[in-house]
Amino acid sequence: MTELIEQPPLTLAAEARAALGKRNLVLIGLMGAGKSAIGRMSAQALGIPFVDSDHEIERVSRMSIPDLFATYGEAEFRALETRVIKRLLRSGPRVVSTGGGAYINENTRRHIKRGGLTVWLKADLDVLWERVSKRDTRPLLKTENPRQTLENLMNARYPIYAEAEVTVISRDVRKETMVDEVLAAIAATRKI
Ligand SMILES: Nc1ncnc2c1ncn2[C@@H]1O[C@H](COP(=O)(O)OP(=O)(O)OP(=O)(O)O)[C@@H](O)[C@H]1O
Ligand SMILES: O=C(O)C1=C[C@@H](O)[C@@H](O)[C@H](O)C1
Ligand SMILES: [Mg+2]
Repeated sequence: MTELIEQPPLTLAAEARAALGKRNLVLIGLMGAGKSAIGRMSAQALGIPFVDSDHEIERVSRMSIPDLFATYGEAEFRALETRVIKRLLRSGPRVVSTGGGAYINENTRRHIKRGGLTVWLKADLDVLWERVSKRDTRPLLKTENPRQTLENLMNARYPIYAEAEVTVISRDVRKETMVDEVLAAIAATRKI
């Protein structure tokens, strides 16, 4: 007689991990969307390494991002960002949190699309502004009207971020809630 052994249900993290397989999880979105914070916590839940492209760029260049922009300009920064992200994607699975402009660069976007499952953390202007206005370290927001600049970036970038496989609305809820929503969205990609 064969005995039917019931399997316990998989946890959300285990379901998401299974759906991810060997792919990287790549977080994209505007400054302040929570890519670094939610990315780190998601990696912990999934039991895979976490890397942040902005931090990695600062590590390899031994310069801060504002200094890189000031010394070499945005075009050079983007070229370095492409190279760093291409390398970070090489050994998955990992969670790779990207800088806000990474996915907007055509070259970088091509590598990201090849290298992982992309999740867009989409937030509205008030949420982003509330978060980014606390620190003035973002070179692109050093303008006369940084809130308007942020809105302009939203208008220009949101149609491109929308190419991500998965979108999760980033808002003022507990970070743990955001992580659960990211994991649920990843798990759901296997059920479609
Ligand atoms: N759900 C949340 N609730 C409250 N605060 C949050 C939430 N998610 C992120 N934050 C906070 O908002 C700030 C910006 O988040 P974070 O640095 O992760 O954004 P980011 O998308 O990585 O931005 P950047 O592109 O500038 O690196 C941080 O102080 C972070 O702790
Ligand atoms: O939105 C952007 O273009 C940027 C976001 C940050 O993460 C940094 O990568 C840099 O400040 C540029
Ligand atoms: Mg970040």
